[in-house]
Amino acid sequence: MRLLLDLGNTRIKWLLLDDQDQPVTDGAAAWSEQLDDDLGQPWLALPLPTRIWAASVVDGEREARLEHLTRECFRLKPDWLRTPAAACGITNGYSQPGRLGIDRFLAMIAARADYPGPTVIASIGTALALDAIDADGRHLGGLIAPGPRLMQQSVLGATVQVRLQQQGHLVPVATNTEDGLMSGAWQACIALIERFHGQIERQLGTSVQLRLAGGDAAPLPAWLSLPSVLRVDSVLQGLAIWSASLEAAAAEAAVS
Ligand SMILES: Nc1ncnc2c1ncn2[C@@H]1O[C@H](COP(=O)(O)OP(=O)(O)O)[C@@H](O)[C@H]1O
Ligand SMILES: CC(C)(COP(=O)(O)O)[C@@H](O)C(=O)NCCC(=O)O
Repeated sequence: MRLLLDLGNTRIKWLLLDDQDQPVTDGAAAWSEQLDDDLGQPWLALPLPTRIWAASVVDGEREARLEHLTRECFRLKPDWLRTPAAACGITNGYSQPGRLGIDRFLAMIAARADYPGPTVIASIGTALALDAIDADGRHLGGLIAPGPRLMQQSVLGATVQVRLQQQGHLVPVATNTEDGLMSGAWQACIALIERFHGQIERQLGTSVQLRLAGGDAAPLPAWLSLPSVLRVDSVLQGLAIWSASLEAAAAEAAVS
């Protein structure tokens, strides 16, 4: 059994896989004071994993906090995966490959496993991360922008009169502050995704699949003017694929 951990800037997502790589159970918890309870309670009820694989875009302090918790719950520490130059059919396009967020690399692995053609991956989490891969799995690069929640928080933090008296809604054209703030943020993300996708289609001269990932991806398909594939859990999916291939390679090396 493998436990997979995705440490994002807002939340930790986890997934337990059985020995046939089938999902057993999963969960998520926000970074907060009660994180140890939010993760520890469900984890103490799990069957013991034989290995823990983790991907992180947070700091060493938060990684150490997770490591302490996995030792307490499972007597195991995670194997931390770091962004490689190439793995599982994806070639990292960064001039300094290690600086690409591992969540973005894993989402590309997942995308390629599902579809072998050129793809744009839009990951909508704390940040909006955009990445493009061509038909050979070469990462062409990407963009980083604030995610829709961060955009709204930044406007609230930097203004006086933008204040919320009720829940906003995503609408085409807003006639109140709440809807204006929410719709402006979401539509900015939608417009950037469409612009980036169009740019990559022109660059490659072919049609490109659009894949949506991340905790805030679900509302987007209804608003986009192009078809998309929704896989919110792409990072964990990529982590499952890469960790399985690392375990298989290690087992083969042990036999020979
Ligand atoms: N069950 C949930 N609890 C908290 N946030 C959720 C949940 N489901 C979706 N979200 C959304 O997911 C967003 C974070 O997305 P996520 O991909 O987890 O980000 P990150 O990887 O940056 O931590 C939050 O802003 C929130 O709007
Ligand atoms: C772009 C990100 C902040 C997205 O993180 P997330 O919103 O999923 O928490 C993360 O992938 C990251 O910290 N990347 C490092 C810089 C880069 O990818 O260029």
